[in-house]
Amino acid sequence: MAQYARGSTVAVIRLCNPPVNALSRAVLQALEDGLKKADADPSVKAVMICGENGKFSAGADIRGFSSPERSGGALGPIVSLIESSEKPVVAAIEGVALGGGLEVALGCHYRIAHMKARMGLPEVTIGLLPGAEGTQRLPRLIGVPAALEMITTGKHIPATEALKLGLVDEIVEENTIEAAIRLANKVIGQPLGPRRLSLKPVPKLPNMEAFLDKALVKVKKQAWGCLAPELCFQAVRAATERPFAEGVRRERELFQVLLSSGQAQALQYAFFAERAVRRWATPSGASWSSAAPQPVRKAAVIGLGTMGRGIVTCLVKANIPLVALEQDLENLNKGRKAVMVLLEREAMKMEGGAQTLDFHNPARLQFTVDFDQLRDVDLVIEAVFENMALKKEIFHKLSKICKPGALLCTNTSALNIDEIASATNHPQQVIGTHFFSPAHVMRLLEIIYGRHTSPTAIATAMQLAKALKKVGVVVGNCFGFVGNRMMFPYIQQAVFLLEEGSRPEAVDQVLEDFGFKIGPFRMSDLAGLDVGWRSRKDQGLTGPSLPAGTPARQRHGQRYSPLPDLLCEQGRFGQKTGRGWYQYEKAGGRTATPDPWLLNFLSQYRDTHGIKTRFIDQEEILERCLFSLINEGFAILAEGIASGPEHLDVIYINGYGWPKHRGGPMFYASTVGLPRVLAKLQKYSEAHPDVPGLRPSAFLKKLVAVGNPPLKEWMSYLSQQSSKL
Ligand SMILES: CC(C)(COP(=O)(O)OP(=O)(O)OC[C@H]1O[C@@H](n2cnc3c(N)ncnc32)[C@H](O)[C@@H]1OP(=O)(O)O)[C@@H](O)C(=O)NCCC(=O)NCCSC(=O)C[C@@H](O)CCCCCCCCCCCCC(=O)O
Repeated sequence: MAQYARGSTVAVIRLCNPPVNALSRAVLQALEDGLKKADADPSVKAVMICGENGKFSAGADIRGFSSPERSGGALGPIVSLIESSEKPVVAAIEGVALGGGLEVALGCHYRIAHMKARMGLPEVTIGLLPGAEGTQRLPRLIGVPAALEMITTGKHIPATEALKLGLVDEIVEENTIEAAIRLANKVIGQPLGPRRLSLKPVPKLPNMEAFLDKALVKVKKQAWGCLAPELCFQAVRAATERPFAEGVRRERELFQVLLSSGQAQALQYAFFAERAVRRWATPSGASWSSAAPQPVRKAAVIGLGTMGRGIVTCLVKANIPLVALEQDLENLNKGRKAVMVLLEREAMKMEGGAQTLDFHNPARLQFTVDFDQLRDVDLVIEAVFENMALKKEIFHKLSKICKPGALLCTNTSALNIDEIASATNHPQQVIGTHFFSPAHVMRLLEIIYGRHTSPTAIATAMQLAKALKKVGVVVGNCFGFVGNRMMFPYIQQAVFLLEEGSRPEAVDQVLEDFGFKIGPFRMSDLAGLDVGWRSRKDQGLTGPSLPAGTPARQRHGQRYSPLPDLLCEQGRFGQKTGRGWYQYEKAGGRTATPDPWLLNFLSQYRDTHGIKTRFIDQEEILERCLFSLINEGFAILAEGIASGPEHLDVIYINGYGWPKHRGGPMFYASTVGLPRVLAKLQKYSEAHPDVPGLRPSAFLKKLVAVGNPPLKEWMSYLSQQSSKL
């Protein structure tokens, strides 16, 4: 847990808890024992603390925060113990020093880091604040502005930046441990008072109050309903106003508030969920543990529309040589220009500027209209628009042209992967890769396996997600897959609520107050109402193929709202046309304002269809939208489309703007309590018997019947009982 070794003068304490040397109770105990041993041994003149396996420490053991014996509690006193040592203590930082790991280093009198090391106080990202005196020591060392930035954002900083900030005393390219021992020997006998951060004053700013007031406004704006950033801010403010010991007391109080908040639990669940989904499995028994990815040395993207451009940008950023293909020269040139603009922008954002992205070299990024150029690629991502016939035509061509082992990916948000694969001779190599717009920004990659998709293809797509710095989530093939399938009932409820008497801005407000970055109507205006309209026409739900005599508000015996179709028929496609559910300052405008035309239109629509307008309160808006989405989630789990609730939650957090501090829809359902979710769905379903999305799923009912088990046990009920569902 921590190994103690004594050299001639320097004692070495090595934190040892693979894979990241998290500070569990046992590690902390061993660290304390090592410090006491070194203190008691007169031949030891200095101490060096480092971590096993080239990593200092990723901080307190996060799992410990939800266990009855919390692991982090003893850390603050140990950091104090390090600092008060009469023998110099040097931290040798390799790999990462994060959270409590960095706080340990801040207790040391000297810090030396490898130039590839990263440091940070990311507690805010898991709903906490640095609780081992870090909020009090860091501002004393690097000043309030830099400390506030690190603590309220949780960003990791590279060693070079840490050196500039004064966070470390030295960086080295070679052996950090040897350099730290040399430093420890060098400083033996030097006064330690000036090296004890708790004794230093917080560096003054000429306008501290004004600076803090402005900083608070920024923190609140970025927090988006999340508590931790503001409490982090308050802890740093305490460092500017109070002596060290009082600041520490304040830090502990604030830490307690966060620890007992549901938000910390949700964010920590999200942290582990994101890691859990890497261990993918399919119902047929394929899994991450046995499947190996194949290398992707060269890739191709077909289609340079909005999605294709973003995907090309991702691949270039991941340093994968690439062929970008369009159907004709006009579209190719348009696409090439747009890609270049995106890449220039991305290069500006990256450290080192444009040189870091090699996109002017045709050997790395080639634009073509010639399918023959795809002969030697290892992977193709088709990103043309959502049209089955077109996609099948392309896959048929790819199957003939590409080399036998090439992975054939389709970027689709709903279409049937098996049908697309049927156009090829290699269905085992066909897989869905559903990117989210803008593809070079959004973290989610939904990876959809079809009936014939091989485990190697899934492993390769997961490996690609990692290379693109995305979160890959493996799901099964059904209409809309996981994300959009859960979104359909949510949007449907939002529109039904308008029919019944609500307004777009009222529905959006409720969901934005809940924490969504953008409500359903603003989102629909942003994405373009024509996208769904085209899909509904393809499904025969509206448009010329709709059989004559179909009731306006019913399809296949179920309730249907033609409202979005009627808006499209008026040319109201959303932001792009300057009108949609809202009005905008111009076509392509971004500022949504309520549109009196729409209110009038809704009122006439209700009159036409004999709908009595009623007042709908916030609770009903929230419950009908969220619980119908969650209900679909239970159906998805029961069908084996996703292998656990974590998958659904990771998809929603990373692709649909679900507030991370609420842990994802399924985690949220578990915090609301499944009996309550069920009771509400039953109530709404009774009121709207023609809406299947409100009819409680059999799996949800089952879980309530077995006593509302914790989320991590849900799937076990399914495997035992699925045949009876
Ligand atoms: C470190 C990483 C950057 C590594 O990333 P990489 O991609 O390489 O690898 P993975 O992310 O896949 O990680 C590998 C593996 O390790 C697991 N893991 C990583 N970090 C931790 C961790 N800190 N704890 C536990 N496990 C960890 C990860 O889950 C993977 O395993 P898996 O099986 O899931 O695949 C990256 O991992 C990363 O960013 N890690 C998190 C870093 C972080 O957030 N650190 C901060 C931790 S919180 C902390 O340090 C708090 C401190 O400030 C101390 C607080 C002291 C509290 C004192 C409070 C006193 C007052 C209250 C008293 C209460 C008393 C009472 O109530 O009883």
